[in-house]
Amino acid sequence: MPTQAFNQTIRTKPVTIRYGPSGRGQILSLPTETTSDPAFLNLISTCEPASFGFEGRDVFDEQYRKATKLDITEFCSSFCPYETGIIDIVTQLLMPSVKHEIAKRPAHGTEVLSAQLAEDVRALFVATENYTGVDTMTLTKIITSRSNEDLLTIMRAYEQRYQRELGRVLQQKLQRDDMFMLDILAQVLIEDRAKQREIERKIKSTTGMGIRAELYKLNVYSGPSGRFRAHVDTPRSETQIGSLVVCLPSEFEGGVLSVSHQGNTVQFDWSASSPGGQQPSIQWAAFYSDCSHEVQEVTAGHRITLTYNLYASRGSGLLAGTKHSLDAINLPIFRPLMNLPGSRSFMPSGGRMAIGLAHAYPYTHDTLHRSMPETLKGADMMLYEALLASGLGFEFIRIMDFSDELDNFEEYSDGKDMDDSEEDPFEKNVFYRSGFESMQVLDSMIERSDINQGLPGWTRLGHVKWIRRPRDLQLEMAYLAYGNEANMTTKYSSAAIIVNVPSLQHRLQVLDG
Ligand SMILES: O=C(O)CCC(=O)C(=O)O
Ligand SMILES: [Fe+2]
Repeated sequence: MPTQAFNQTIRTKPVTIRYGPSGRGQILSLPTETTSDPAFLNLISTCEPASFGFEGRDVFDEQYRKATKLDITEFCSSFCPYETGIIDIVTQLLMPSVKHEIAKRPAHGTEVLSAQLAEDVRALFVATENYTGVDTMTLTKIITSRSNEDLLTIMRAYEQRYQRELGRVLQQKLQRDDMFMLDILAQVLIEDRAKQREIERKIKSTTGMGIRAELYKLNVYSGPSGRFRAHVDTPRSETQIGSLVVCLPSEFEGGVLSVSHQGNTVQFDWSASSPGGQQPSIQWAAFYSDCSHEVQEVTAGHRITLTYNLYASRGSGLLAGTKHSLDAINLPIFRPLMNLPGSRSFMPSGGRMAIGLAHAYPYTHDTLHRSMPETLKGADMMLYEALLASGLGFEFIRIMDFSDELDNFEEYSDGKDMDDSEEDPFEKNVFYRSGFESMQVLDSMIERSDINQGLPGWTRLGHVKWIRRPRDLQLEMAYLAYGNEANMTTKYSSAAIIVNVPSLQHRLQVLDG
């Protein structure tokens, strides 16, 4: 239940409500003297009987709902649920299950091994590295009897401890008849990958979600018998996920809002709010569409609420690259970008242009990299949107400069034409990787690799036309480098977009045809 409905009291400035027919409009400021303020009494008498939806029809039945209302065309209110932060709160509270899932995920390498599993890891190592041959008995015993979850932990621990993959080791050492053990391990990895993907999908689909609140009605429940019996709100569209009720400051008794979900009920009693106090306060509650709710009898006074329909929508700063109201062709960068292909002087023989991102992003972070590219900011977001709309082929890359490491090597030459970049060390010594997938760097990878050939997964970038060099650096890896003495080396990378530019001939053909 706690995740199904929320409520809060907040202090606000007075709420102004304008209502009434054209030329005879009234202004009501709440809180006010509810027994004598003509603007208040007039509002009460201006409201019309409120119906409720029953079997697809609007029905009036005072036994079921005794209330009056104003439609949104009949009034304006200065109250804004965004301004008061209510929508932020509701949005954030909507996703506790996802947050919980992220929090539960152990970061690689931080799992604490039970004694049994640690012993398994050691036993597997001894069984495979045995001078007298592979001890298949032990291998079989462990691999066929442990749960998939344990096997996953064992594999990770094995790799961390011995700097090699258990699967690889077995592949090299097992006889054909024993290969079924590899199948078991492969199955464990496949399952784990599927699980990770599912979590990632969930994170992406929900972290990109915001809430849009649409004002629906102003309701008045008056004593002695105003009420609304238990009901579920009629969804106004597929994306409606709930309702928000905001109780304006006025004096009343009773009128408890009671919200139920799967046998659990919470009650919001807003009658005790102090409308006459120094600072007026607003009470609000938000609940999911599948909650049934009821306004209990108002015994005295007038209970005035604004109701909002809550819709799931794209929002919360994860807008880049998704379809929404931003139209890329109106962005200032779009025209120049689209004019480039027609320009005869711009990269006539085609090639690749690279543009460093203008802002900093935590794309090397274990989990935060997942929000790329949706969290791109400012000029980067505009560029990305414009590129999507332009139809040009592009990808995000991160680049690393290996100038320091390569200093000692012979002049780089891979036989490619380096004409207009011969003098550019930046170009010569830069390696890149596609996308923002995180990678783990093991010391053994560094030891084994010839730095001149790059690192596993990193490729020499080669000749690109830099439109703007990257501005930001993110810590990409830290490892022990062995020279005369071992020392810790840190490497930083930068994010960029690389765009494929067709040759001028090709471009003109496209423009013509
Ligand atoms: O005024 C309230 O507290 C709730 C009103 C309600 O449930 C509705 O209008 O559907
Ligand atoms: Fe309702």
